[in-house]
Amino acid sequence: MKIKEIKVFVTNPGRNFVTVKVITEDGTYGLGDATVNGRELAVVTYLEEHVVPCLIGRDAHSIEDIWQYLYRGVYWRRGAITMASVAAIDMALWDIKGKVAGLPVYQLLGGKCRHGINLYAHANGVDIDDTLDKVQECIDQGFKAIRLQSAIPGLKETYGVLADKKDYFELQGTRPLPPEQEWSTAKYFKLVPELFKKARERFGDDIEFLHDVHSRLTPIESARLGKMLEPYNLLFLEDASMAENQGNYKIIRHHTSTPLAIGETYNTVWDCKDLIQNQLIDYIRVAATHAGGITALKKIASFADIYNVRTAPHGAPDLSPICFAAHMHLNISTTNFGIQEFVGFGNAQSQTIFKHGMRLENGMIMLEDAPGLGVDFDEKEAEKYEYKRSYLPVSRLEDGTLWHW
Ligand SMILES: O=NC(=O)[C@@H](O)[C@H](O)[C@H](O)CO
Ligand SMILES: [Co+2]
Repeated sequence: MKIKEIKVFVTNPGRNFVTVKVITEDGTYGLGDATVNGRELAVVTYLEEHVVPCLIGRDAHSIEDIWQYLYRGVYWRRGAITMASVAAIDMALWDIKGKVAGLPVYQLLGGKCRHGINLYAHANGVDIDDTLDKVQECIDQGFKAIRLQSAIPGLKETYGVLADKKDYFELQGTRPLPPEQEWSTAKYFKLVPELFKKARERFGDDIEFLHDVHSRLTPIESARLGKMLEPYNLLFLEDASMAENQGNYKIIRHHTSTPLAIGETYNTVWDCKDLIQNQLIDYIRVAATHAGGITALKKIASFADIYNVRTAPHGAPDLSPICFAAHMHLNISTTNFGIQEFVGFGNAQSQTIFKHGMRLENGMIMLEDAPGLGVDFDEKEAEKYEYKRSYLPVSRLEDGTLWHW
């Protein structure tokens, strides 16, 4: 089944998405997500200029060989741009294989281990009370696990929340330059333990709470925060410290029993191998788009299973519904799946472009049995929303030092 054509699309229905369409000689096509927030065109060029020419004429069924060809076959391995390109091709080939077999991709990955996929939703507030009101909204929508993020008194903006009550996610597609947000670890420490104390007082113990530090603390600060949060029994504390130094987590792990999660910025198993095999984390959060696709995530999950590490795939709005669908097929067929981040299926415009049958039911995703990944891409609709350069924010300490966003 030869690959005849590969098309790459960039569309901005409120934020940029990069979509790959692999078309075989008999017209069967598969879709993949190649979105790297703020660097989208780098991936487009990598694909069109350096990947597509090598794949035309190859057998679309040879998923493993093509993965190795794109990974080992390039001297400059790893990195967000390279691995998003490998990932998008990989997702598209799994999509094709499912369509040819007439089976949903999860059936090719071993079939269902569970009837539905547990999610965690986001509660982002401008202060503690607003955040707790957002938690109540999530509970009313049926979510059993909720990530709490609050603006920090005294700081203009911070991760996940903008002072004008708009969640930064909604503004993601309209940032011609990186907005500069403030950070103060001292102010953050005054807020977070209080946030979870109040949350437990108001909602009790039966709801799962999570929190994302977004890599802003040094290891000993993360250790301190982890200890302070132990009474509130978080499902996990995410990105407690910067991801590049896996050694950071030896320090954190030594001091706290708060479960730790990391991985949304990782591109290969090598980025997290030591964390997993030394059991320094409890959840690995790699995303199909950023860590090499379904083939790679399946291998990372199997490796993690040996060390009691569960998966909690990244599910931010900068991943398209194609990536989200790939996660659903992985999550439903992976024994050590833990939980899936969910921030909705995108705005109304993006839902005219990415069409799928995934259903949200009582805080879970129920997968229908469409062959392949079960998502379609409307090229005509996509053309209506031109690419617009847009960036993620950057973070500075109050003295101006550039910090981890
Ligand atoms: O856990 N989720 C996250 O940290 C995300 O919301 C990231 O900030 C965005 O994907 C960056 O584009
Ligand atoms: Co995160």
